[in-house]
Amino acid sequence: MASVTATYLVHDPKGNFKKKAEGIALGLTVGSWTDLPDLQKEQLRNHKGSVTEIIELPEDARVNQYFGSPRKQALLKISYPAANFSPDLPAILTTAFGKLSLDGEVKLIDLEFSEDLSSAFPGPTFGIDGIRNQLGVYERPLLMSIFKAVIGRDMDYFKHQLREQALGGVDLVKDDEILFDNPLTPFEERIKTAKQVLDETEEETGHKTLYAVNLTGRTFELKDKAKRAAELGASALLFNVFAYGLDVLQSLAEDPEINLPIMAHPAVSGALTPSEFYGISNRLLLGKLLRLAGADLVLFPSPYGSVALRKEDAVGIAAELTEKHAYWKGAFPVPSAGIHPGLTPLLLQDFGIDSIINAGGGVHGHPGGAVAGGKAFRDAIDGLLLNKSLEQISEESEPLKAALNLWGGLVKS
Ligand SMILES: CSCCC(=O)C(=O)COP(=O)(O)O
Ligand SMILES: [Mg+2]
Repeated sequence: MASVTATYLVHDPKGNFKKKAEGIALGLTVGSWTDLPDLQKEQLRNHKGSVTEIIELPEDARVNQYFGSPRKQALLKISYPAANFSPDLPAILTTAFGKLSLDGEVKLIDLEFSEDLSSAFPGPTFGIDGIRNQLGVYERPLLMSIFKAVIGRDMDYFKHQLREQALGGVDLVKDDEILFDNPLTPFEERIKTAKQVLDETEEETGHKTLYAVNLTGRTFELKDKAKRAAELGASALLFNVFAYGLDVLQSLAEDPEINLPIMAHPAVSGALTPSEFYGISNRLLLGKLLRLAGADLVLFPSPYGSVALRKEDAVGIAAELTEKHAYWKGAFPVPSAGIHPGLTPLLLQDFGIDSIINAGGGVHGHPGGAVAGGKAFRDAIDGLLLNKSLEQISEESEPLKAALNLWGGLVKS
């Protein structure tokens, strides 16, 4: 039977988890059960939530300290029949974690979709392979950089920054998520200018660079704006999905007239994920749900930059995005925030080749400017893939040496 199975982390002083789990399973589906007459039980049987597993976890001193008294903890698995909801994320999230999200310390860890329900979701349209095909780059992590300090600047500045980043050898350049439509750098102008600049740099160097424009504005205007972006030659869309909703992302991904890779930004997701006791796990929200809703690339805080996630969470997100799946293409993990070339070995070790190294300040803040900033990363990536150490690479790469001296790494000058 088609269903969604939710896994919750719960705490209880007495460890009465069976009662708690039954209460959730019934409360979120048919309500009371044991007191119903047999005929009504029969009618409601296909709608009743069922407890499929209870996994008791070891007691944890930190947890007891948080609550101020001893607590037992467990993972509860509860299955909700698809007969109760339409096959869309708003209905599924409201069923599995609607009212329940407000009911004390309960964290939603995972949602497992039965196979027929999985097939109702699009997954990435382009995915890792589609983006690699656009760039013609297959054997290394991609390099992305971010426009920085563009607010209050005009199109000349935008043009200059874009050209520098592309000449540095980056594969993708994205708008910063805080750049909205504005008179100095309007949406359509950015797309047209970017196309012209990137065509020129490709002509000069042979290296192709994609530009992801920030798709912003009122929800019901987004589709028209995205179609216009596609007509004008944008190569990808950046989207602040958690300011809008996962279903908005899905609608954009499913529209054949838009047909551009979508890069999901994690802005606002930190309001839902960081607590150990409340909210939604990073792995589920930024990994599985973004992939099934159609994100082709997903940004999330790396474990070692300026806005860090726990390593287990960051690696878990990447696993959800890239694991083989019967219906969904893989999406690119983009560990981000405070990334500089000295972190390249860690990024490669933890996220592998099918990931994107993404830096704003780590490219623009290079002492030699953004061209050198891009080259420092590219040299680091290429050298590490030849099994050289950063120190060895920096002996042949002035840009990398300067970056490591500024931000740290393995080299002393
Ligand atoms: C928190 S993940 C998104 C990172 C981001 O939006 C960004 O602008 C990172 O910039 P940085 O200068 O830290 O590379
Ligand atoms: Mg940003």
